Order: sequence, then C-alpha cells, then structure tokens
Amino acid sequence: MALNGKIAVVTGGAMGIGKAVTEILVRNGAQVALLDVNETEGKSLSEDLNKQYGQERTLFLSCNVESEEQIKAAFQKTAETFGGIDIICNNAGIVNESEWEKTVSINLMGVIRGTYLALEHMNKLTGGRGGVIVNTASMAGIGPLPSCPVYTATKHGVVGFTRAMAAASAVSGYGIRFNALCPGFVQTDLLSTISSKLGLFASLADVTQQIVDKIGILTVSEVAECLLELVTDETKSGEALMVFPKGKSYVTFPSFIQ
Ligand SMILES: NC(=O)C1=CN([C@@H]2O[C@H](COP(=O)(O)OP(=O)(O)OC[C@H]3O[C@@H](n4cnc5c(N)ncnc54)[C@H](O)[C@@H]3O)[C@@H](O)[C@H]2O)C=CC1
Ligand SMILES: CCCCCC(=O)/C=C/C=C\C=C\C=C\[C@@H](O)[C@@H](O)CCCC(=O)O
Repeated sequence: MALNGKIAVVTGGAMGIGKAVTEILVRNGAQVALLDVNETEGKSLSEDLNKQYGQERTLFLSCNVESEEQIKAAFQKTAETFGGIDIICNNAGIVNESEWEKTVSINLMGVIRGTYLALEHMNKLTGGRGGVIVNTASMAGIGPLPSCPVYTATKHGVVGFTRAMAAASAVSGYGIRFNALCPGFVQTDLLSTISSKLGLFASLADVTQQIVDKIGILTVSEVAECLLELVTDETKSGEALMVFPKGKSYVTFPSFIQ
C-alpha cells in the first residue's frame, strides 16, 4: 500500500511512539490526524509538521480514547477534513497498576472503541473503502511482565482482539487488514516514569530492570519503521510483529485446526 494520498489517524499521536508514527506516515505521503489528551504537545507537533511538509498535512484533535463520543467526533472530523479514513493506529496506552481499571479502559477498551468506530468509516460492506488498522500492543502481549499483571493482560487482550478482527474481516469481507505491533522496551516517557506506576508490584521494579538489561531499549524510530511495514505490506493481516533492539520477528501462533 503506497501512502501518497492516504488518510491516517494515530491515537496517542502527540508523544513517544505515536509521535514517531505520525512523523513516518507524514514523511511517506499520508495526511495524518493525531488524537491525544496532550493538547500542547499535539498542537505543536501538528504545526511543526505542517510547516515542514505543507499546510493541511496533519490535524490535531483533542481526544481521550476513554470516551466513545470524543473518538466518534474525531473520526468524523478527520473524514470531513481529509475525505475519508484509510489507516488507523490505535496506539494510546499507559502503565498504571494502581489505577488498573483506567489501564484496562485506555489500553484494551480504547483499542476496541477505536476499532469499532473505525469500521463505520472503513468497512467495505457499509460503504467504506477498506484499509488497515494497526494496534500497538507490546512484547507484554506475548509474554508476561511480572511487575505489570494488568498491563500484561491488556496487551494480551489487544493481540487476541486484533487477530480475531483480522479473521472476522477476512471471512466477512470488510476489506480491512488488522495487525498488532509488539515492541520491547522503548525510550519514551512511559518507560522513564515506570517506577512510580507499579502499585502492588513496586517491589518488582528490579525484576523489570533485569529484563531491560537483558533485551535492551529501542528508539521510537525503530518501532515506527516496523509499524510502516505492517501498514504498507498488503500480505500482512492477523500478524503480531515483535520488535527488539536485535531485530524483528513475526510471532508464530499454534494452530488448532488441521
Ligand atoms: N515505551 C515502551 O517501552 C513501550 C510502549 N508500548 C506501548 O506503546 C504505546 C505508546 O506508548 P509510549 O509512546 O511509550 O507512551 P508515551 O507516554 O510516551 O506516549 C503516550 C501518548 O498517549 C497519550 N495518551 C495517554 N492516554 C491517552 C488517552 N486516554 N487518550 C488519548 N491519548 C492518550 C499521551 O498523552 C501521550 O502523548 C502504548 O500503548 C504503550 O503501551 C509498547 C511496548 C513498549
Ligand atoms: C515495565 C513496563 C514497561 C511497559 C512497556 C512495555 O510494554 C514493555 C515491554 C517490554 C518487554 C516485555 C517482555 C516480556 C518478557 C517476558 O515474557 C519474559 O520472556 C521475560 C522473562 C525474563 C526472565 O529472565 O525470566
């Protein structure tokens, strides 16, 4: 899929991985709506990118992915402004084992909300033109992070939901590919503030640090390059792509049907 003329939405697009994703999509020709709760960073990124790549290449929309109403309004505004939606990156996420219900609401329910509302614009069965949805999960969506059980659960949920949606799309003919992006540790604010977010599991901070020491830390650009592959490679749907500092690898899941 070439990105020239394509229209993308990135949630949590103002900072960290979402910012790098927004930048790489714009650099490759897409128009991008970045949705975030951080208005200062979101507006500033959008202004910078429009100066660099031309007016109306990006649009910042204030949006909390916990609100169905706000996501619906943001998608509507994106479609009206740019003329449709082809790509959704459900990326917004937090770590907070103390406020664990909020973690589930943003990380898992936010992805489900974003996906169902995206279908209203993208599903070929209801007048959309198809496209691709990439959900940011994590390596913690494939294996456990002992210091973050709820975070781990949300990311396993994102991987399962994404794969099931890919299967539903293939069987029903939505014309939409669905993939999960599963990075290891990435140098962002989320990672640098982690020690205060572990709640009941604060005593396991050292265990997390040992895993960090073993597998290393990625840059946001390395992660964004992998997202670009999931967006542009039309053979990829129902995939979970793990990203490590040493390289990337598609997860091979067991098959239960002969
Ligand atoms: N940093 C890491 O080590 C890894 C992060 N991830 C995942 O990548 C995604 C992005 O994380 P980072 O860039 O590291 O975090 P970050 O904290 O650097 O950036 C997250 C962005 O999402 C926004 N956001 C937070 N809650 C929101 C909400 N309710 N609605 C809309 N926007 C919201 C923030 O304002 C911020 O701009 C998350 O889903 C995270 O779980 C996955 C693997 C590793
Ligand atoms: C601490 C919260 C970080 C949140 C960001 C995030 O999603 C990072 C994930 C990074 C890597 C996850 C790796 C999980 C690995 C485990 O499944 C397991 O393989 C590790 C076992 C470690 C051991 O030495 O036994």
